[in-house]
Amino acid sequence: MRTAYTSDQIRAAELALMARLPEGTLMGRAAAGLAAACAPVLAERRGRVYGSRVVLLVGSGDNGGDALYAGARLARRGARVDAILAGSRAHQEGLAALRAAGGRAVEFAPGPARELIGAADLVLDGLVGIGSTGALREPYGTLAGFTADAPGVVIAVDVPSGVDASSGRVDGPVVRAQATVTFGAYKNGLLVDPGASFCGAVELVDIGLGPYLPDPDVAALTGDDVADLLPKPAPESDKYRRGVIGIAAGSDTFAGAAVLAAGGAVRAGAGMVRFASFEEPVRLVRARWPEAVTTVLTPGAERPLDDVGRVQAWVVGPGLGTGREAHAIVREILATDLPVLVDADGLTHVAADRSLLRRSGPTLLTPHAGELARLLDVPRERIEARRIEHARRAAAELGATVLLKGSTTLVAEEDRPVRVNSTGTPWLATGGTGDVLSGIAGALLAGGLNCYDAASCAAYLHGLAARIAAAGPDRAAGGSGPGDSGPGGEAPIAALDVAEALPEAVRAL
Ligand SMILES: NC(=O)C1=CN([C@@H]2O[C@H](COP(=O)(O)OP(=O)(O)OC[C@H]3O[C@@H](n4cnc5c(N)ncnc54)[C@H](OP(=O)(O)O)[C@@H]3O)[C@@H](O)[C@H]2O)[C@@H](O)CC1
Ligand SMILES: Nc1ncnc2c1ncn2[C@@H]1O[C@H](COP(=O)(O)OP(=O)(O)O)[C@@H](O)[C@H]1O
Ligand SMILES: [K+]
Repeated sequence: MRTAYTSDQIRAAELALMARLPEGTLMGRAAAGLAAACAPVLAERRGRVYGSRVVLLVGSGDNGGDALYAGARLARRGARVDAILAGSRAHQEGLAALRAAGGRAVEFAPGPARELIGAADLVLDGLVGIGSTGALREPYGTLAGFTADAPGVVIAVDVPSGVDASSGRVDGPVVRAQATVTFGAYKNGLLVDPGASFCGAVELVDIGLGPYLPDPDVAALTGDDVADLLPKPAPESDKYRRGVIGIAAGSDTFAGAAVLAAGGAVRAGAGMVRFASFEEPVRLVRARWPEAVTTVLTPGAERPLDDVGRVQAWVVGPGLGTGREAHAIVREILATDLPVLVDADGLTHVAADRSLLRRSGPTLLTPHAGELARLLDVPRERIEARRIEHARRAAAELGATVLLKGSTTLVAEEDRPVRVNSTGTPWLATGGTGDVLSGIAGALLAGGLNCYDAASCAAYLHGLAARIAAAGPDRAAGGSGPGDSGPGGEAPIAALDVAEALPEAVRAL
């Protein structure tokens, strides 16, 4: 499990640790780790550190102090190091160390700053770290802008300046780093978008904070965690014990969603898929997934699901429609005490009538930002800017587990760390992939996982399967770390390709 924390949590842990150590120890450890991470970058560009050019962007706080001390270390190894001092003050001991090592420091001025950055092999962003508040002020914003055109490598110190460490919010100018060297522990904003997309590869430097950290605010499952959680068949298994998932999806207008949701469930290892819907989606599902047991629902029936047979969990909503008949199906499923995943059109019914969510069984809602906007009556942009906050709020207000889809997917449940998943690829941004996700999560619910684990394992497998599908059969992609989510070397995928790649994703765990 990778864990992450808010700025306040990190600061409290640092204070507790610092109280037991001589002054400056932690910054010393941070700067040593930072310089160690920079040296190979310079060696790769220049053959060695000696003679390379490094520019430090230095703010007024300790983040600038880290950059100055790391710069001093690189200067001692023969790099030409120039610090651009952007704040009203700079870390005095750090500055003295840099000068003593032969580095130089100048106050910010636009022309010279642009020139220095333009000639640097490496730019270290030490403008602000966890002490940042609000959008970057001037001249920090201008400097962040200059880094966008930097020909050298940009490495962020602790957090890319402009990314809010606690929330991942980006509100104005921001440094886009190729790598981020972070100290003590991951910060939420390094794992959650939009912040995560500015971090590049994240390297964690141990400064001894571990024993002082509280329960995490955010957590990310690793492949090993998912492998441990996934239900596996045993000799005594049969299809019923492995879990029967009921899926109510599709309509005569949106029949394809049914095939995709059913495909996600079949390929994610459901013991059995019972599919119940209108005539056209049932016909399509039968044709594509003969292993599903299908039922055509009687329009207008008082209890439309009576003939479906027993299931251990339900998925309701993808492509189901927003009309009266669909409403009756959603209502009847939510009236059971089984685990129910509500997606897509199902969410529209729930947004119009929240009382549907007053139920005895567990509920998993799987909105994208637009759907969550309707559920919470909050503008979509606000949700996208503050994803952790809104996923949490939805879980609390709606009394459900909430999986918020997006480039990084969040799973929120009351009193638990928000789980973040970044195994996906931007190629997932194509119609129907969300329907596949609902089928996967449904199969895991039916297999006995609780909503929180089913949702986070499903997001992990869905993202990994998409990468594998996009990379092609000969290049199974395993990368799943933050900042490791670019589409390089990958090709377009269709939603059904994601379902088909699920077995490979499970094998790759
Ligand atoms: N604590 C520890 O043990 C360790 C901490 N470590 C390091 O310290 C970092 C935290 O240092 P920190 O607390 O000094 O805050 P930091 O992020 O440098 O910035 C604060 C200053 O920036 C300014 N400012 C704020 N917002 C701004 C904005 N939007 N736009 C422009 N300016 C803004 C504001 O200054 P002002 O404007 O008031 O002059 C404020 O005072 C942490 O990320 C890690 O790198 C490591 O060495 C390991 C040990
Ligand atoms: N840029 C992106 N990077 C990674 N994953 C993405 C990106 N955009 C969308 N996704 C994922 O693709 C899926 C889209 O689901 P959804 O929005 O419900 O679309 P649909 O309704 O067409 O199926 C979600 O799992 C989401 O997390
Ligand atoms: K920074």
